[in-house]
Amino acid sequence: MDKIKDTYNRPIISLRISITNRCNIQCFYCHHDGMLNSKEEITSDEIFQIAKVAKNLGVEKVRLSGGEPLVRSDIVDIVKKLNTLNFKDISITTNGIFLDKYAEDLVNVGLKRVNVSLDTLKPETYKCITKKDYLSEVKNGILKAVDVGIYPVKINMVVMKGINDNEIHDMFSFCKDNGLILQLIEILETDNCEDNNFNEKYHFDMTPLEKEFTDLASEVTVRKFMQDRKKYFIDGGEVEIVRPMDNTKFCENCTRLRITPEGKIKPCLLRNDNLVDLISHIRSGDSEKDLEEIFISAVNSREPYFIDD
Ligand SMILES: Nc1nc2c(ncn2[C@@H]2O[C@H](COP(=O)(O)OP(=O)(O)OP(=O)(O)O)[C@@H](O)[C@H]2O)c(=O)[nH]1
Ligand SMILES: C[S@@+](CC[C@H](N)C(=O)[O-])C[C@H]1O[C@@H](n2cnc3c(N)ncnc32)[C@H](O)[C@@H]1O
Ligand code: SF4
Ligand code: SF4
Repeated sequence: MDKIKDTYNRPIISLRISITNRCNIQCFYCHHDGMLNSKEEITSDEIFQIAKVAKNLGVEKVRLSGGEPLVRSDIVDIVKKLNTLNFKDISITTNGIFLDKYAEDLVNVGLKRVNVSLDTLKPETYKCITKKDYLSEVKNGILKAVDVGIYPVKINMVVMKGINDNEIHDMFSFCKDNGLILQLIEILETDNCEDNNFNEKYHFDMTPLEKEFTDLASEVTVRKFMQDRKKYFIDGGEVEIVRPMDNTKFCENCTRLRITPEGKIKPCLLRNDNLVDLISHIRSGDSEKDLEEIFISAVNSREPYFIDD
């Protein structure tokens, strides 16, 4: 079926479901995927129903995020149910701590891809960022994911001035050596960040790095429907740069819609003032047609966050 488009002509290709606000570590920079702090969580059946509405409207891909999605004990059941809807792609973004435990079961029920957050290879820096000591569990989880055949396994590294900006090349080598794709992520300051002057303290300008990568790369590609991101192929490895801040191109090519852990549609990562209630309509037994109408109204309210003046 044709893809549903918003009023800025952006097709909705991907549904990102934040299935929990809970997490087993405390990254100091965490934007919680833009979620508020509610403790409510939609059930696996409700996740299935929401995804079904999206699928009926032409959405192709679904990603589970959070909070930490693998702290939900029904994570395998959630993926199993989603897999019956025939999405092109089911993926998870995780901190990797429980990946060793779940990777095999997840792949067996239909998980296609995984992004694992790993900002550092140094135990002391890991502890400074996350307040916990789980670096070896994360590395084991990553290797297990590769081992059970998940491809690609991507590493999300939020680059922070003075904290891990000196590890970019080591991280690229680690990824190259283990068949992983590196995503270097620009730090975003959001209302959820606890620290003041966040940007001033930690923002790392990746412009010189992009120039260096352009010179080194045998090929550079642009992911048009993935927020116009650039991907560099260097020396047998792959690195992608994710720079959303003040990036009008990024928002112009944004093809994703989010669901909050309590079951609201969230049209933009960086806004909480235009959430659309869906779950109460599911719980009161509204028809699929009515649910589709609500979904469409949320899509119609989408606006690029950063726009050209
Ligand atoms: N501003 C903004 N940033 C986003 C959005 N989606 C993802 N990001 C940023 O991109 C980072 C990586 O997100 P992931 O959940 O791993 O997924 P992804 O990289 O978008 O997806 P794939 O490349 O398909 O694996 C996040 O840390 C966010 O900071 C978005 O819609 N808006
Ligand atoms: C909010 S986490 C949720 C999924 C999972 N807990 C994880 O860490 O992968 C999703 C992604 O957002 C990234 N992230 C969190 N806060 C961020 C911020 N302030 N700026 C940029 N990326 C951020 C994380 O590094 C992670 O890759
Ligand atoms: S693991 Fe993910 S959700 Fe948890 S604090 Fe870190 S970035 Fe946030
Ligand atoms: S409009 Fe921009 S900020 Fe909002 S979700 Fe899309 S890419 Fe992110």
